[in-house]
Amino acid sequence: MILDDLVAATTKRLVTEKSKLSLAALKAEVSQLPITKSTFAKTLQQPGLHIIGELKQASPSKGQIVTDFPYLQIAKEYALAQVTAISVLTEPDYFKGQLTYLEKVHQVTDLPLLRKDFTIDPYMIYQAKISGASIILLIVAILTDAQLHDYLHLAKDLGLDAIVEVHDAQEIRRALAANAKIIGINNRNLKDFSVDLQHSQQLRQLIPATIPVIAESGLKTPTDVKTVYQAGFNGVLIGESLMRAKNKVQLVQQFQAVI
Ligand SMILES: O=C(O)c1ccccc1NCC(=O)[C@H](O)[C@H](O)COP(=O)(O)O
Repeated sequence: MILDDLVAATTKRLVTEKSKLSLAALKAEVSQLPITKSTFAKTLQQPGLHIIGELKQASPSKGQIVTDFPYLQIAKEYALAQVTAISVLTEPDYFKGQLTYLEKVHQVTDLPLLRKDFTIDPYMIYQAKISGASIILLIVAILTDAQLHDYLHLAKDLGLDAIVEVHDAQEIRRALAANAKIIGINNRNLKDFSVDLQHSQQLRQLIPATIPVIAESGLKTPTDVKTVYQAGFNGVLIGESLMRAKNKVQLVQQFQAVI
């Protein structure tokens, strides 16, 4: 399964990264930063549909999505279009992401930034903080209950929000037991990459209305966005269709216009 490959690649990458900067040194750097509590979970509870625009060049399901990747320009377009947050892929092997993209985007916008990666180690949460993220992604399928619990606490201590990503009812139970404050339901089946909006609509009903929920993956058209909004989702995470759009501001506006 692709998640196993992603975890293996991330484990390998972390060995190199830790050899360049130890966890102790990274923590020392982070300790110099102000801790301002992220308000992203609260923002998602405001009425309306919250759009998270993603910056990514490639993905396992689609391969190379774009060859031209002026990510700072795109981040500015997302800000102009008034997205609620920007998701920045930092995974290099399958998504062609980089941590430096996050750092640079942080320099050009005050919008909340999601470090989109496969968090498997506290080191990555400290990295997210130092690189300007205010949100991290925790994928239930690749974490033990103890890791999920500890990483949620570490994120909170660093003033970060966490989107806890689930794919099925059992993972929802684990996310709720860990006291997740934001849940992301991934519409994409990571075994065969098929997308099923109906499946995620059913899963939405298993989550209390007090917890904001984001629909992730495979949303391409205003109709798709309207479908998940009407099913009670608070936000949408949209990557590929925005990356391929010539006029990204216009497409975000079309998504916003569905409500
Ligand atoms: O997109 C993939 O191929 C993928 C494969 C394995 C793990 C994660 C994957 N995608 C990460 C994402 O969550 C998406 O980048 C995000 O939801 C946006 O999806 P899309 O709008 O379909 O680009």
